[in-house]
Amino acid sequence: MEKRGMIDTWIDKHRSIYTAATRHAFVVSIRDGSVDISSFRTWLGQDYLFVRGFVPFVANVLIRACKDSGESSDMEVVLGGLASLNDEIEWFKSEGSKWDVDFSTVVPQKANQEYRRFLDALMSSEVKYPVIMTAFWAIEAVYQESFAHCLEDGNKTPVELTGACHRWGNDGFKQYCSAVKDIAERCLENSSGEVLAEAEDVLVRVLEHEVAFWEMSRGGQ
Ligand SMILES: Cc1ncc(CO)c(N)n1
Repeated sequence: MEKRGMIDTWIDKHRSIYTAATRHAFVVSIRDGSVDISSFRTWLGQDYLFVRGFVPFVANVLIRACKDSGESSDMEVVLGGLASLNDEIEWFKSEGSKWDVDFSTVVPQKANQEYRRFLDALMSSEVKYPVIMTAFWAIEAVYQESFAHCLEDGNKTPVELTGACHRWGNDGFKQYCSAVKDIAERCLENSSGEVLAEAEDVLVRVLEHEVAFWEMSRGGQ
């Protein structure tokens, strides 16, 4: 049995927003096969831009893992995540040609810009390591939980969308998220009440940004 830590406690406390982020109508529509392809194209273009902006954030997490962590293995976990973003960008490019989405003409929507600004603020040296790790875990975990749901038993996910689902719904990504969660939990165990309050707040804000991000897909394009 895994030990229950702060993150599980917070997820229970904020269950409705967690569910909103991990079982959004867009994700559910992929799973049940009713997805509107124009929604998928919108999400694809917006997420490509998001991921490009996520690279400097993860690079910053990596630097903090080298400087502020007492454990040398933290750096290895984050480095693995950064390396997989390299593949991810290539995957987006091939998916862009497959769905005829020209990324050079995609304009970041408001939810995307706001999420990006939030990530930029988290890159400040004032933000404590446990807070950054909690945010990092939540960002990755929402995609893992969402896309794994599209691959679970009984899914009617269209075959041409299974590539996207496997990207974040595969077992390796699940284990990576679990390793990031362990790092966050270890850091939170030794944190002051003030840092804990900040980490909880940041966790909820990530979930809100994720919901708003999924919402963009409703607009179509
Ligand atoms: C909006 C968003 N959240 C999380 C991830 C996971 O990396 C992603 N690609 N996009």
